[in-house]
Amino acid sequence: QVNSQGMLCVFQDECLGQGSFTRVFKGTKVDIREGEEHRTQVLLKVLDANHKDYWEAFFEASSMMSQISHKHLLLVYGVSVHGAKNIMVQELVKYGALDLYLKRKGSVSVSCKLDIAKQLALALNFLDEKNIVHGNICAKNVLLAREGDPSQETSPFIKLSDPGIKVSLLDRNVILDRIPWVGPELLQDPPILSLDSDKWSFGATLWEIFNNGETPLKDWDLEMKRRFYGTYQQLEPSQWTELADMITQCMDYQPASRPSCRVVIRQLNNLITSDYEVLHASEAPER
Ligand SMILES: N#Cc1ccc(Nc2nc(N)cc(-n3ccc(CO)n3)n2)cc1
Repeated sequence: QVNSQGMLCVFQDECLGQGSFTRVFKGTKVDIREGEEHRTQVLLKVLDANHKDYWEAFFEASSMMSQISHKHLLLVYGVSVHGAKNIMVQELVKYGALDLYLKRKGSVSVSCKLDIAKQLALALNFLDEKNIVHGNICAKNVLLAREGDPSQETSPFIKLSDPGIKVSLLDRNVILDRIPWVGPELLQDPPILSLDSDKWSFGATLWEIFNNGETPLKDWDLEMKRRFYGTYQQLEPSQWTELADMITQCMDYQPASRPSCRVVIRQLNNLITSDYEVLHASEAPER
């Protein structure tokens, strides 16, 4: 496929996963500069052909991502519209989606989880300061560029993925199925998408991170999910009270009562410090 910027993309075969109305494939981007061929491994996110009417929203999502740059935001090279296919070309992030990674690893340390949570909070704070709503914060859209390896003293490094089709454009049943990540205010009529909605989703993502990538309300049907919000329920609280409190504060049914990104970052720093103290208490010299 060649697009306007002369970006040539070659598909590899295996499908790596899927989002709402999209499938993702590994691919190679070939740039020709000064007659030289430069090949880069990329991730190709293809909009399902039967959802072609979403292509403007698809295009919008990728242009939103390609207009801003931050170390914890996914790099989007561009969109290649070719024939019936709409393809978003993204940097290939080495370890893929966080939910699958956590499920696979099963034993990521608390300090790594806190580090990942803090990086996600920094990405949200960056978007918040630019008054940009992401609208689809969840562990599946957090990508792991580097593993945390305590023995090598390396910390994990994440990139927040594109939000995909704007949530307010989706059918009500698709929004219902995004419970508990989607803010309750999005199920009102009309749905109110605001920066506060991302804070709710951050809370649900924190829950995923500290539950080893477990899918919250897995296999619940739409009626049960609707009732989860209808009766103001909360996700299963963590034994770690400070963490449980933080998740509940983010998942406040009153959007305006949710903590600001600054408060979230400060609370995460407190958790990191208290985790560090607990972790190293045994090494503390006798006073
Ligand atoms: N085995 C394996 C493996 C799989 C994926 C990657 N990398 C990657 N890079 C991106 N830019 C986006 C994604 N996504 C995966 C699901 C979605 C849906 O949102 N995106 N994966 C690296 C290794």
